[in-house]
Amino acid sequence: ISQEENTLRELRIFLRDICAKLARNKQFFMFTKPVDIEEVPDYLEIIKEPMDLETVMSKIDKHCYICARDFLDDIDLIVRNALEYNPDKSAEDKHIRHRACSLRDKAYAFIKAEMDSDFEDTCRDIRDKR
Ligand SMILES: COC(=O)[C@H](Cc1ccco1)c1ccncc1
Repeated sequence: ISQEENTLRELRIFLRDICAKLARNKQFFMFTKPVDIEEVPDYLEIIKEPMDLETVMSKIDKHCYICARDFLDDIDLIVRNALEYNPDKSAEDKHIRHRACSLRDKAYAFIKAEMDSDFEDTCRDIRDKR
């Protein structure tokens, strides 16, 4: 099949590996599934676009991401939501904000360590001409 499809398949394999590593990390358990609206009834009044690692994994399989940047935009959304919903001086809010920042840093570090920048450039070219 087309060279472009080969590239995007390789991107999906790569993103699944990174997403799985993030989801395996016990530190990030609160980011692995959607926030439970029964537990947190006001969540959707404050957070307009919920995101979590399970949803990111299903988006990979639905070919939603054409480059690593698109994937990192959803990771950044998980982080932003956690910072916005948990803004207080309390120890538990500080804790989840710290974990959210750690999730972002780990995701960016995995991409940088394991992704060839030429490969990402190729993916960006595919995205930009679609
Ligand atoms: C991304 O997760 C969250 O924003 C929820 C918000 C939340 C508040 C009460 C229940 O859940 C969270 C979960 C675990 N520990 C802290 C906060």
